[in-house]
Amino acid sequence: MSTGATVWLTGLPSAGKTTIAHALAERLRGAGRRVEVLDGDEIREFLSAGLGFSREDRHTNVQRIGFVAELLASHGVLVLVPVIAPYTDSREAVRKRHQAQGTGYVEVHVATPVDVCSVRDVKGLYARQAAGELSGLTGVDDPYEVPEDPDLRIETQDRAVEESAAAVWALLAERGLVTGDALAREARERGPAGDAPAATGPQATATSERSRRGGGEARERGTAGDAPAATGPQATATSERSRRGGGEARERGTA
Ligand SMILES: Nc1ncnc2c1ncn2[C@@H]1O[C@H](COP(=O)(O)OS(=O)(=O)O)[C@@H](OP(=O)(O)O)[C@H]1O
Ligand SMILES: Nc1ncnc2c1ncn2[C@@H]1O[C@H](COP(=O)(O)OP(=O)(O)O)[C@@H](O)[C@H]1O
Repeated sequence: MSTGATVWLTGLPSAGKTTIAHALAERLRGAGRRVEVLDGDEIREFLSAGLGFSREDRHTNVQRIGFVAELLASHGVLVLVPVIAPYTDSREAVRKRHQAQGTGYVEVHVATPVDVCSVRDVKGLYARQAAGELSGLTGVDDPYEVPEDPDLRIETQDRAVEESAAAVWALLAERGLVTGDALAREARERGPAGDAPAATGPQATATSERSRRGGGEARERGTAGDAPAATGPQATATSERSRRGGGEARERGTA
């Protein structure tokens, strides 16, 4: 069985979380992986029906999603979670749940600035907030606690969606979460150099020294395979703790 993991895409409304998740999902499915996208809106219709946007309700929502994601990931699924998750303690609780179960977990901060998000305004929420029709909008009049040490930070402004998806793909390759058959199928479809331009551009920004070390070790282990994005400094695997998470999953025999 392939190694599953949860990839949590956190960021403001209209940052690009959902778009990146679906682009990446398509690419991963094309490479033969089992993928689920746990979309925030769908979850709120069913699993979290009745919850609002108070701090407490957002925390409950994020914990429920984290629980389901871990279950799926522990069975070899790559679970993509485009959910705002505005609070650090909520995100850390989900990470810890995964660590406790030895399941891989990757946090991607889709770090599109609020002024760009408010122009995109995919669902008209920023306009409604500005018109006084809505309050408690994340990043405007409700908190968004910026992840201090995400595994990857992506700025999407002026970048193609495929570049953003490629940056996440590169991280997964570095972590050994897409390997073997998937990399070979990807290489066949996109050519041996892949098409991960994000690796060479400034759009996917490495986040920490600790993270950089993690990426280096992954390459030394040979898990970077033929994913060229992993070799650039911009789309670099990041934190030591995540690297351990993925490794433990493999050691447990879930790979
Ligand atoms: N007040 C307020 N603040 C933030 N977001 C709001 C709000 N009201 C509705 N929405 C829409 O709800 C979508 C799902 O939110 P999430 O479940 O991802 O949020 S949370 O993690 O529970 O905070 C979220 O989806 P995305 O735009 O895809 O992020 C918003 O469009
Ligand atoms: N590089 C990029 N990555 C992701 N989305 C982008 C990018 N560039 C532009 N966009 C656009 O930004 C919007 C993001 O919307 P969405 O994915 O629904 O955001 P979120 O799920 O974070 O609320 C989409 O219209 C998408 O086409």
